[in-house]
Amino acid sequence: MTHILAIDQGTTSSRAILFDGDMRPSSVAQKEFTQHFPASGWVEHDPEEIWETVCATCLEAAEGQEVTAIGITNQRETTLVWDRVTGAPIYNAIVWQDRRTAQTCADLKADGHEAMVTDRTGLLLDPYFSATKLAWILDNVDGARAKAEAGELAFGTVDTFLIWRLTDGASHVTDATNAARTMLYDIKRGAWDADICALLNIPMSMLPEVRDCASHFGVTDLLGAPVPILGVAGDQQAATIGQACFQPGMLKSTYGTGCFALLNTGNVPVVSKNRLLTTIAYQLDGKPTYALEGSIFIAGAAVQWLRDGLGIIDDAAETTALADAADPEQEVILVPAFTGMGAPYWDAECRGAVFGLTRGSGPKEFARAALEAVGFQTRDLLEAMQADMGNASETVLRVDGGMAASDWAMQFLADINGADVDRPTVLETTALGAAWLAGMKAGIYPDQAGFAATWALERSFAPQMDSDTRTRRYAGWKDAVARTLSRP
Ligand SMILES: Nc1ncnc2c1ncn2[C@@H]1O[C@H](COP(=O)(O)OP(=O)(O)O)[C@@H](O)[C@H]1O
Ligand SMILES: O=P(O)(O)OC[C@H](O)CO
Repeated sequence: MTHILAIDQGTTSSRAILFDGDMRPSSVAQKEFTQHFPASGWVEHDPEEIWETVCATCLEAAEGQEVTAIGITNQRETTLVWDRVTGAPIYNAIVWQDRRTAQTCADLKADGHEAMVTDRTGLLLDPYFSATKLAWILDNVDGARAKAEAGELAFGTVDTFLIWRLTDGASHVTDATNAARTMLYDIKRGAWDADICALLNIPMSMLPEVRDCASHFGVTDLLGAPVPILGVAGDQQAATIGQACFQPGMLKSTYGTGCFALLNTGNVPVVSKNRLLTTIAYQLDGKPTYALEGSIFIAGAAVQWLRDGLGIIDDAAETTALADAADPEQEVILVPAFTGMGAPYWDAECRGAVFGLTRGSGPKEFARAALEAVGFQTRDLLEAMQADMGNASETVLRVDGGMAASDWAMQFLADINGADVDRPTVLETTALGAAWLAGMKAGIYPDQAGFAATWALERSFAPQMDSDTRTRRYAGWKDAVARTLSRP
């Protein structure tokens, strides 16, 4: 029987999911890997650990099965540079959360470059994106710049690095959604931007070729026989596809390490007046579909902090019982700005804070605050989207990602937004999106409309909070954020 293998290379783990001919997941393998925090606000991954966990999970998930094609989806923006001859990275992967280039971005803004960068890339001048991370590597690794100028080094986001390795260096490629997150790609022209590369002193010879999300990216022998890689999309875009948000106005929000809400805006790149990003949702048959994106850096990562930092839980699912038992009289608010704040604040310098602590505050109130922080931050994004789009956005939010498994968090999300939250039967929408791209290209999965018809609701959460409480609680959050930001 034919299968599609989806590689989902995320921030905290690599997953491989085998989908059968009916697009049902039939086998899953997952491996967590090490997070390196070499300095405050720095986050790195070992590229070899990424590679090893991807290989191991692919071999485990696909064992004994026939694989027709591979789809890849990945943590976005994370930046790698490697030697074209040896394939060896010259530095660790600098992760999307990493803030080391905050000063570079501040200087570029002070010099008046942000308007041009935003106009071309749809992004803001923030360390989140790949461009300044790549420039940092060239400026800080011994001999890197000379080698780059001599054409000896290749740059890539994680998809590009994996494809390079999977094809033994035969393919140096990416897709339009990943390119759109580098801050080096003109999303309207569909081309790398020479002016931004010149501004950051990045040789364009380092950049990969950009393709549609469903196209031929190369062939790999990893599974023992040649298998084509036919689908690639950044993980948030893959989730948008997996949630079948194909119509303008459709909206999804994914709760993994961070939270990313994408609103399909059709074939028009909408310019946000409220500090959201304009990005490519997917590109098929040479035609980009655009999205407005709200990016929050810490969602499930706050739950991980309860586990690994505070040691008050052993497992993420324990937060539900704790939150249920929390004192209703206390209103402890956690602003999880562990690596600064993303949309709509874009404050790289601020750090996390907790408000409203009393002598009686403990693990239960911290757990509830971590789950509520996700709802509050999502409301920030949805308010910005509403302000940009008016009534052109839907009021139903389709959710997915590991943390969407939390009924407690999803109910609070519906409550604080005053809007329905729909959770599909398949929570692995990211992998499903990548699998669909590859399976559709291979001709074994349905077209866009046929795929959209397969989306199925598992549970809908309707708001239960009264509107006075909603208003008061959200005002409390806004006040806490105002006191956390590094600048007014
Ligand atoms: N039942 C749960 N309640 C709250 N948070 C959860 C629950 N299950 C998983 N999470 C959180 O979801 C995140 C994992 O989601 P996942 O989509 O795998 O993330 P990523 O792709 O970023 O690695 C973790 O941060 C974890 O703490
Ligand atoms: O690994 P995730 O699922 O948290 O996603 C990371 C995003 O792609 C960062 O932009």
